Parts: sequence; structure tokens; C-alpha cells
Amino acid sequence: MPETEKPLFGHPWIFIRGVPSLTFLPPEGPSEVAFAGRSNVGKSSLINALVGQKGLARTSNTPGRTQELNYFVPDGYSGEGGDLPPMAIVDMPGYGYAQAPKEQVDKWTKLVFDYLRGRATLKRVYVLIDSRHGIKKNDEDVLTLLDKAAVSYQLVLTKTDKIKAPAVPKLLAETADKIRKRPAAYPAVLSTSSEKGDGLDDLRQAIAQTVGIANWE
Ligand SMILES: Nc1nc2c(ncn2[C@@H]2O[C@H](COP(=O)(O)OP(=O)(O)OP(=O)(O)O)[C@@H](O)[C@H]2O)c(=O)[nH]1
Ligand SMILES: [Mg+2]
Repeated sequence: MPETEKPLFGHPWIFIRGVPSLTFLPPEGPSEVAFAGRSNVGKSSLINALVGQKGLARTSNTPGRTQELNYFVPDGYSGEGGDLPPMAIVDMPGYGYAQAPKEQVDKWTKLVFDYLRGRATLKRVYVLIDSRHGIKKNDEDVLTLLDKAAVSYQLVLTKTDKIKAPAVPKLLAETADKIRKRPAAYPAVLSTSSEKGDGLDDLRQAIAQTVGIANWE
């Protein structure tokens, strides 16, 4: 079976590297997708839910849990002699956590923004939006940065188990309408609940399609 035909998500993933500043980024190689969003929106939880491994990315009730760019890849590739994983998922520090010391917030913000602007292998950014809060000012700033840098992104609503089920389609439509004129936005918005498992297959398929992998399950 060719490497890219291994199932993408029905298969263990591993953590390979935490990147505290851009000098520590792995050499540009396999396609990357990144999970960005405000602190506590559920980025790390969603990665765990997608791969079906609860403890893979560290999660917490307290905002500011993820402090580096954390790289996750499918297991089973040596990394040597061209035996590279087909893609990587990058879990990012959250933005907009005002309670942390300013120095720390500035460091995370710079790391996130510099990475998003300048990574050639970054194929798409999944910008997570809490279903209960919608798009906030600092989300808008990130979307504008991605538009300016021409980095493709898709919005993903999180924690839909926290709102009433009939509200989800309406919120999806409203959110899609808000980003309609944004040049780098993928027009369709996704909705997910890491807790209940809703929307995960759609996101798995979207990611696999983005990086050109046919066998996503
Ligand atoms: N009800 C519910 N809670 C969720 C869901 N996803 C995440 N959470 C909770 O939200 C909190 C934050 O989750 P994380 O995954 O750590 O959020 P994060 O975006 O990675 O946060 P930072 O790394 O601090 O930026 C945790 O208490 C999770 O249990 C969900 O789908 N439903
Ligand atoms: Mg996190």
C-alpha cells in the first residue's frame, strides 16, 4: 500500500515536538494544518477527539494550557530516508487570554502570528470559535492577518453540546455570512463537539482533503 493510503485517523498519532519560538520549527516538509483560536476554545480537546486519544494533547479548564506550537503526526514513520509522515497537525497557544502576565501573552501572540504568516507548508488553518461566544475582536484580527498573508482558513464552531441543537444550523449560517467577504476564508463553516463527537467525521474528511489524503478513516 502506498504511504498515503494508510488510514489517516484510524491509526495512532504521536507528539513529536514543542516549538517555543520559530527557530525550533521542524524543517519544512510534510503538509501542516494548524488549530488556532482563543484560549480555552477547545483546540487541544478537538485534536484528541479527532485522533481518538484523550491524553495526546494536554487540555485544561484553565486558559493558557498550550504554550508552544505542538506538532502531532501519525505514528509509524521513522522520519529517515524520506520516510516522513504524510502530514502534521499543529496545536497552537490560544490568543486573547488577558489574565496571563503581559510578557507571556505578547510572546504567545508573536509566536502564533509569526508562524501563521510565514510557514510555506501550512496548508490550512482551522480557526476555532466557541459556539456560545461567536467571533470576537481578536478572532477578527487573526482572520485579517490570514487574509493579508493569503493563508487559507476554515472556521470551526466548538462545544456545540453547550448550546441547544436547533440553534446550531442558524449559528452556522450566521457565521458563514460574517466571513463571506473574507478572501482567504473557506466559505463553509463546520460545527463540532469534542465531548459528544458531533461533526468530527466532517472535520476529519476536510483535513484529509486539504492535504490530499484519500483514506481519511
Ligand atoms: N462541553 C464541552 N467542553 C469542551 C469541549 N471541548 C473542550 N472543552 C473543555 O474546554 C476546556 C478547554 O479545552 P482545551 O482543549 O484545553 O482548550 P484550548 O483551546 O486548547 O485551550 P488553550 O490551550 O489554553 O488555549 C476544557 O475544560 C475542556 O474540557 C466540548 O466539545 N464540549
Ligand atoms: Mg490547548
